[in-house]
Amino acid sequence: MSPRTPKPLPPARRIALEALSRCLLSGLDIQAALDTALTVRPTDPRDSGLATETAYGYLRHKGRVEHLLARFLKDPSKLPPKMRLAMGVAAYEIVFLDKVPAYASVDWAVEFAKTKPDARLSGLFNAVLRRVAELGETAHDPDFYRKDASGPEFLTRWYSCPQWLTDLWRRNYGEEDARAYLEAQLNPPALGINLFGHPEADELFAELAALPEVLDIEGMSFALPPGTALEDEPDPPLARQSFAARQVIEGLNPSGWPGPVWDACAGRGGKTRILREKNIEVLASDIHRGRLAALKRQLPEVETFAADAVADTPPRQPGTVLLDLPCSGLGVLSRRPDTKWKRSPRDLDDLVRLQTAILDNAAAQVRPGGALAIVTCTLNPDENQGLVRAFLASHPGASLHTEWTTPPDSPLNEFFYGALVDLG
Ligand SMILES: C[S@@+](CC[C@H](N)C(=O)[O-])C[C@H]1O[C@@H](n2cnc3c(N)ncnc32)[C@H](O)[C@@H]1O
Repeated sequence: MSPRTPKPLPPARRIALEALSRCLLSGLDIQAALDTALTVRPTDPRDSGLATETAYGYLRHKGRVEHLLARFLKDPSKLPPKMRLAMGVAAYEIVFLDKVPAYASVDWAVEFAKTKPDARLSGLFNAVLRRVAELGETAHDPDFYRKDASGPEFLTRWYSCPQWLTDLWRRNYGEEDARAYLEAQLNPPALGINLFGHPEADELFAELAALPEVLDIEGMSFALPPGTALEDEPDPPLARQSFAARQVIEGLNPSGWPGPVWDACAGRGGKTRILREKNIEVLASDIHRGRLAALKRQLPEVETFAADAVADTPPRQPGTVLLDLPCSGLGVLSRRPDTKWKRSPRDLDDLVRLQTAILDNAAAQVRPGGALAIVTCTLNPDENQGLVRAFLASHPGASLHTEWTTPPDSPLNEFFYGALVDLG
């Protein structure tokens, strides 16, 4: 009898595995990896939806899933990385995706294992994933993860976070706030939508404002509950916009900033858009030309130029420099859950050095009486309060005007820090 040819992977799993492998094994951002995997072949919207949900959900819960698998595998590190990933994704589905029956997840993973050179692994996949399925509700019981664990080890397992990060948060923010941050990063972020520039903004505003599920409104920005999905990506001039990012800018009262504003790390223009909505004059630059091109598509009237904020001078002298700094992103893990598996404590020091150099150059460009508006999306005091305190210590004329942080109990699941510094 000839051996049966293994069944091909169902499309949603093929896309999720391709994207996760590029993200975790080759370093691509998860959204870029998914976009690439989804554009290679035409995909049914239900499959792309399931692939996206699986990829993000797996990244959020990877630590918890790996702990489960380690209970049933002698040495998980002996599995080839792609096999380990496939077993993890199937286990994630079994534990977290109610709409997928466990036998379907075991089935595709076993068939996948059969396509690999060491086809004996399919027996191992079958045995381990069946044991995971047998756990049922136990897989959601915190006590299961407490077994043989110290307090910090338990947090690492349950909240699916590397221990250096749980330690950093407990040490700096205390037990209660650290738990709030750990809980938030396990969930999706709130959906933020901004209407600025839309020809039918007034009608859309009235429609959105009437929705009972709206969490918050600020100017032309709306926050909808975490996990709210959009049928299609909004086209310009409608834009997705982190509502927590909007709050930090509002917290620094941009209408009072001396103008014009140089948005020196403008990226795709998320913050530029908020300033333009308030009719503030902005010069926007970034080191990344592709991002600036995207900004120009969204906000064609804004003056843009490529510039390295560590060294370059803008074409006109600004009254304020907005520095939405490159940072470790530890405050937006709900939106970019791959970050927690890619960052290391060493990156944090390198980032503080880069941020310090950007602040120093920006301060030298501002006209007398001007200001720096500093923003990060991280939960690391060295990149937030520590960075600003060190800047104030080395610039005797400068003083702290306002400081703002997202409250730990925010329903948005994203955390930003901001400071407005008067340069004197
Ligand atoms: C947090 S993101 C900015 C997000 C953007 N302001 C928004 O609201 O959409 C940080 C930006 O800093 C840029 N960046 C990193 N290093 C830089 C440098 N040396 N000079 C200028 N921009 C830099 C990155 O390309 C990235 O777009």
